[in-house]
Amino acid sequence: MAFLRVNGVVLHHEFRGAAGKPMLVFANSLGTDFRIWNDVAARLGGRYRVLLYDKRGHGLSEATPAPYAMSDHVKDLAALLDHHRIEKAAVVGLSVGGLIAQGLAALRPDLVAGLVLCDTAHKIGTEESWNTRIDTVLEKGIASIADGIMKLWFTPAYRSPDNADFVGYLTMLTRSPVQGYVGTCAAIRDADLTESTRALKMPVLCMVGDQDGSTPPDLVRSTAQLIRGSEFRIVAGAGHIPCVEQPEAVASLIDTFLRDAGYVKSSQAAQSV
Ligand SMILES: O=C(O)CC1=CCC(=O)O1
Repeated sequence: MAFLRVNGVVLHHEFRGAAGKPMLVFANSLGTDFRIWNDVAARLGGRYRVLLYDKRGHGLSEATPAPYAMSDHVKDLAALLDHHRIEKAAVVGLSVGGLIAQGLAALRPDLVAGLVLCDTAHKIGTEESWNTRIDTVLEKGIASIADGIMKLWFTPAYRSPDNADFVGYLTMLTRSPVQGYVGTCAAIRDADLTESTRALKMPVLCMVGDQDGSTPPDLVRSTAQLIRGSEFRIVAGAGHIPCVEQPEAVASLIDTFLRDAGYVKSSQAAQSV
């Protein structure tokens, strides 16, 4: 566990996995922290050097006052990588984390060897839907929307009060800092990455849970169709957060994609963070 001030904000982050192996960076979704990647990172840590971080306003990272811009999140991640002298990484992003990953690939293609875009799109939601959510959270708190959000995140089978993991992720959401949450809602509202994502040149895998209620398969497919040569996969038995519900399938898709893209062999010797 480490803290670092970059770009005017303190970011919480952690390196795991094997030193000297290819870098794999994970970016999490709205209302979650980097622990959503624990089960995937554990499966990949023997073959990759893993960097997990909490974006601003989430987890143990500082919650600067709302609103945020997507460029704030993108520049934070670029600064974190630059600080640690990471010259090349495969970047895995879930939902808003996928928007951050797309933004980083457009701003700093030198840093990004490949992208894994999970349950995300070039544009998520509408101005109206995000403004309604921001107003509701400011007025009534995050707990007031939590039941509805859980239906987007997880399948009916997972959403049982008897499932301790489900209760844990519900708690993760409701304990999110309000400024971080609504600040990031504003960043998503204002982000339309259609043109910059269309221009991406690196290998890209898009994946989505078959029961994702937030960025459904057809939306994620439309993002994959924007990017020449990208791959598209559907993860069975998952909602919006397949890394929690189906970590084995997600880890296997990431590993196979990065091996097929030649990332594992070509960069193995290059990074020793
Ligand atoms: O609405 C949600 O919580 C799902 C979501 C949309 C963007 C994101 O990061 O998560």
